Amino acid sequence: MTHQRSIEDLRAEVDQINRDLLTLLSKRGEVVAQIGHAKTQEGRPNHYDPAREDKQLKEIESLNQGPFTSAAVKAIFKEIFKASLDLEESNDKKQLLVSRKVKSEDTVLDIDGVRIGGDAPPIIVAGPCSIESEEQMEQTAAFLAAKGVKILRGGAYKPRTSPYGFQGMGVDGLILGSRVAKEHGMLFVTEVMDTRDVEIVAEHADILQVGARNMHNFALLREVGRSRRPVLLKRGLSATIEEWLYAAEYILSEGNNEVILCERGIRTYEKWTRNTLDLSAVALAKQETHLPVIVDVTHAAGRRDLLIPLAKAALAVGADGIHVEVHPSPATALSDNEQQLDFAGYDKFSESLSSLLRQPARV
Ligand SMILES: C=C(O[C@@H]1C=C(C(=O)O)C=C[C@H]1O)C(=O)O
Repeated sequence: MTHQRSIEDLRAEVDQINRDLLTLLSKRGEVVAQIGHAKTQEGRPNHYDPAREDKQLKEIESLNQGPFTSAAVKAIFKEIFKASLDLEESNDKKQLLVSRKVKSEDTVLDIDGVRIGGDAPPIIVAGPCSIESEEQMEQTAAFLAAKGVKILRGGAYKPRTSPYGFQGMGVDGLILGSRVAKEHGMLFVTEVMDTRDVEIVAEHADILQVGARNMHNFALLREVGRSRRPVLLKRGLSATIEEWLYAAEYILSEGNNEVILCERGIRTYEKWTRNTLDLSAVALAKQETHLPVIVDVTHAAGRRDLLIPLAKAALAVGADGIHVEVHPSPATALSDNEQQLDFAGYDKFSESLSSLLRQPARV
């Protein structure tokens, strides 16, 4: 009988090989990091070098004598290249202004005494989808102010899917919304869709909203970045978290640090909800950035019966506030009449959340 080594003995050898591989990997990582640094100093915008990777893979393939197939060995080395590139880039890529690596403490906005983010209790942003009439705004603001809501929303410029849908009251809506908010001691947030309107909207609004459909409008992002108003930045319909945070970076890079991120659901294959609320995006945005993050539950679900559970979930993952649409008579609203809450609905909604709204978000 040939002598057979025991499994234990063989495993001890594998353990030693692992240690040797790790030592070599770490050594490789250090060299690669130096290459990355040199590339940054040379001002090379791209660290990824597919031709160099290809050359290495070809050499590895020609040297491979088994027992692993060349495909298997190449896949392993491709993973090593990927990790090396990540290492290079995380060491050397420009640190984003939105990142917690640049600013570790939470950004807390203080807009005329209304605090948002950090240790402030979660805020509610509420109001109708569109500003429609004096009576509608007056009734809504009076009701919400009496319930302690500090931020009134209402759209004067509406990004409607159809060009024939109600497009909003424009400047008249801005004037009306800001006056009514002021009369009730509230802040006024409204959407701006066009770079040409930033100045006039900033004149009337306390917070500028960049809507989901405009999250990729880089000219608009730069323009609101130059205005001195806080910005509520909604996540795009199909935007990745990275794209959303880069959109915020556009605003910060122009010198405006007062950005509130707003997750509003993303487009998926799901049909029972209008959008799919991405709670991991909320948790990640809180973790990766120092900015306040709120959740628009109205658009996230597109249906009233999910607003309470989704708002609870949002607060549980650390949201700094909830955005919800409220209308005196949702059935006759000029937009979004499927999803806005009436006053009784809002009462039920806020009562269900009352204990969560008293405490700052803690995860
Ligand atoms: C280290 C480099 O940067 C990246 C990482 C590589 C690697 O790990 O070998 C190869 C090419 C680049 O994608 C390099 O350019 O040499």
